[in-house]
Amino acid sequence: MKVKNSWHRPQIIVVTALIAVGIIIMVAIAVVQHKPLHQKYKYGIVLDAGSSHTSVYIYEWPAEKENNTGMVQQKHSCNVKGKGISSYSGTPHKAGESLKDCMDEAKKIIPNHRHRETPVYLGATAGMRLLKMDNYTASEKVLKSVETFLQTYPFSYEGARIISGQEEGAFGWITVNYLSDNFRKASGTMGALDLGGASTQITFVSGQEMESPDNSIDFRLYGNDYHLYTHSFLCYGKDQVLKLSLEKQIEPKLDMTDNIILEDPCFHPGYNVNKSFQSVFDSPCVKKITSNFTHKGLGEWNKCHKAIKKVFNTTCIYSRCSFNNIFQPPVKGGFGAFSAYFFVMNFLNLTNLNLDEAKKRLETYCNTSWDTLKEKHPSVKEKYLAEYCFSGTYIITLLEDRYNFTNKTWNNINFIKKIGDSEAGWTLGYMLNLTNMIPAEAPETPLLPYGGYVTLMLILSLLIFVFFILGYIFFRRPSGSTHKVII
Ligand SMILES: O=P(O)(O)OP(=O)(O)OP(=O)(O)OC[C@H]1O[C@@H](n2cnc3c(O)ncnc32)[C@H](O)[C@@H]1O
Ligand SMILES: [Ca+2]
Repeated sequence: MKVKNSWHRPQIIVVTALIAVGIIIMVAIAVVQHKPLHQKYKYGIVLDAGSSHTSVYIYEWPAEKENNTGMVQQKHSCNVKGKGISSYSGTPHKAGESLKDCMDEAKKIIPNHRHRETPVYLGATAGMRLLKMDNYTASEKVLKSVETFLQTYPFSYEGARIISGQEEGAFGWITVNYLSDNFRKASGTMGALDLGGASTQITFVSGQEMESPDNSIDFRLYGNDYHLYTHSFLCYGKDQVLKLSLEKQIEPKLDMTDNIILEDPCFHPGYNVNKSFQSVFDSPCVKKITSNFTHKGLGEWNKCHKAIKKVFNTTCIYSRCSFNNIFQPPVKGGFGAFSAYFFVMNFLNLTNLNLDEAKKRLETYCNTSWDTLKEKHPSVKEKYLAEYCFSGTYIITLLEDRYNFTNKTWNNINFIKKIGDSEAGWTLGYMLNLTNMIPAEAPETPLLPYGGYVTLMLILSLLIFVFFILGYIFFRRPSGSTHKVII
């Protein structure tokens, strides 16, 4: 006696096979449908019009994930040829045109169908703040020129303005913490140290009461409140502070009748360059000195350290100050130090040393002769090469003596250029803020990602459908017919 299984009936086999093929096709469609969501990118352009140069940054992010932290990344950056836009004060109409190569590049990189919706922001920093103080009309003309030029592109022009020092500090802090995904982690945030050509910023969460309201900024990001300390020191970027230091050293010699020889401990032995007063004392940061001078290097680190200390004013009306009567609570936690902090410390190989080792190495470096250095680094720009001893000493003095980093807390400073593929700086934070891409409250995260959800729902509905069909086949037949007995 043999029991024939009704599952072997050809109709049922065909129906089951069809359903199986159906499931496979539908799951495949769901998966494929899900994939292009990742490939649809949106773009944003920010121009960082710094005192020394302008950079154009292109950011991109998956269109569907605008409010998820860590999603916006730098796709491309372009350095505008020549100096910063503030250097066009005498020929403002040329400021806009200077951006052409980089903006043309942006047009090529961003897909055509995204051009119209891509926002473009230009933020100018300390160079333009100084020009505005020195020559308001010229600064307005320069801004107008870049505005008119940027409007000739098919992007969505969102404005060109001078950002405040507070914004510059706060957005730099947002950038480094966004890129490190610190807003969603319980581990806390890191401070931001930015050293530009004309200004420098320090920003961190201090946890202490703020004695001056100007230095305080509050943010609510992803459901957490952040109470920030921030300050931007105008004239204390690495180019302007060199002018300040030269001014301090030259002042006592001004009543000399013959050629002024400035013997500078922060420049290398053998460095001997005639400098015109117009090339040095050309900014509102320094007095208008009208004497040319011979700039002679001595290469004596200890004296250089002492000379640099003189550029800071140490009067203070608060319980504690960094310098120039600016309140600063004690530094707390880790810090990311970028821009010239990185360029200089990286060139000098000081990024992984402790404070004492860094000072020792710098002392030897400053004492190296100018000829030896030029021979050793033929491809490095002479202006940079001549100034690394000064800039390195300035960085150490600023961080140790004024911000109060100690031997112990020195190692909390990370000298960084990029986090992942994105450069550390204020531009990303600026764009995230203006496009509202960092929500105040954490978005409710669904149990499953969208694609997974679609696939699961499809499989479940197909299974229900299959069971329904099977049930129908089984129960439609009269009882007893399911198993046919063959004798
Ligand atoms: O923030 P502001 O003050 O407006 O200035 P900036 O934005 O133009 O300043 P950067 O951070 O681009 O650069 C800071 C300084 O470092 C200089 N710099 C850039 N690249 C450098 C390198 O490789 N080595 C040494 N110095 C460098 C540059 O000329 C500036 O004086
Ligand atoms: Ca800058």
